[in-house]
Amino acid sequence: MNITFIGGGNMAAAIIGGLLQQGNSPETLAVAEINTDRRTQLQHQFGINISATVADSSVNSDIYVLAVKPQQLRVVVTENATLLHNKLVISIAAGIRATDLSAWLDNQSYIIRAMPNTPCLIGKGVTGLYALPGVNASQKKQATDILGAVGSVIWCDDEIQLDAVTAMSGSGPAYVFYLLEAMQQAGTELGLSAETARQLSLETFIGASLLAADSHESFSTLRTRVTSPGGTTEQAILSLEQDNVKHALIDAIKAAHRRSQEIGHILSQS
Ligand SMILES: NC(=O)C1=CN([C@@H]2O[C@H](COP(=O)(O)OP(=O)(O)OC[C@H]3O[C@@H](n4cnc5c(N)ncnc54)[C@H](OP(=O)(O)O)[C@@H]3O)[C@@H](O)[C@H]2O)C=CC1
Ligand SMILES: O=C(O)[C@@H]1CCC=N1
Repeated sequence: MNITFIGGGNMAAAIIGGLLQQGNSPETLAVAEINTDRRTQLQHQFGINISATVADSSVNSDIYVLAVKPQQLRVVVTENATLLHNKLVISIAAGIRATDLSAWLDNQSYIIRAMPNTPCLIGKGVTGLYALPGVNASQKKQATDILGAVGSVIWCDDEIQLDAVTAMSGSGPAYVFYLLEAMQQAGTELGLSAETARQLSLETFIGASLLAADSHESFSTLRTRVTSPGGTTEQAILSLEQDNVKHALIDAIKAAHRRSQEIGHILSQS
């Protein structure tokens, strides 16, 4: 299965890196990337087929992954509409509605909207997927195979859920890095070296996440186990509660959700 990525930025690179790591052959992957420096970088990094435009690509693909910024998507697809007709088109753009994308392609392509995340780069991504009616089971399987090669996949029945997936797991790695930054800073302020604070933060996240993944218990039960009455964690949780940190995080995810919907709305009309 030959796959062409249109746009070779951060997210395309994460998926391509993951696909190559999973043993996909470089000859089966192509990128059309407008930026010259980025093309050179991708060529060195991956050794796959790179061109400036889709039309210049030497690879015949049945599957196109749209990985440009949401604001760039409409122009890119309308310019390449003929090439994309009758093809499976997987858009990873935040907010852009599958129905709009389909209309920009004269309703002559098979559309899947996907929301992956950057841990795809190491095969640990998670992707939400939604297919427009008309996409057949074998095309859904192809999408599952591509995104499944770089992590786990979750199919959604209703496109509206993709905005929630975007706010949760699409943007989610940034929330984790933000918390890691805070933990590392606390460590250094308490006298640890930056390197030790980095390792302690990271290992704690990895260990706690694996523990939660391995457990059938709720996150709050697992948290209670760490929180000895009268102990240290209790003071930390009390401080977090006093500062409304949980609500701040929930609000942040809702802000991302609103922005995903807003991008879809604005670009639907442009
Ligand atoms: N980053 C993330 O964690 C995630 C991103 N996404 C989605 O993935 C998409 C890409 O995001 P990301 O990789 O971060 O963005 P980037 O800006 O890193 O990548 C987009 C790339 O496409 C290039 N490009 C622009 N126009 C064209 C064109 N006409 N033909 C070919 N290439 C073009 C851009 O060049 P130039 O910069 O010169 O314009 C840029 O190199 C977005 O729609 C985003 O919503 C989805 C999930 C997670
Ligand atoms: O911030 C963004 O818009 C993109 C989509 C999800 C993660 N990054």
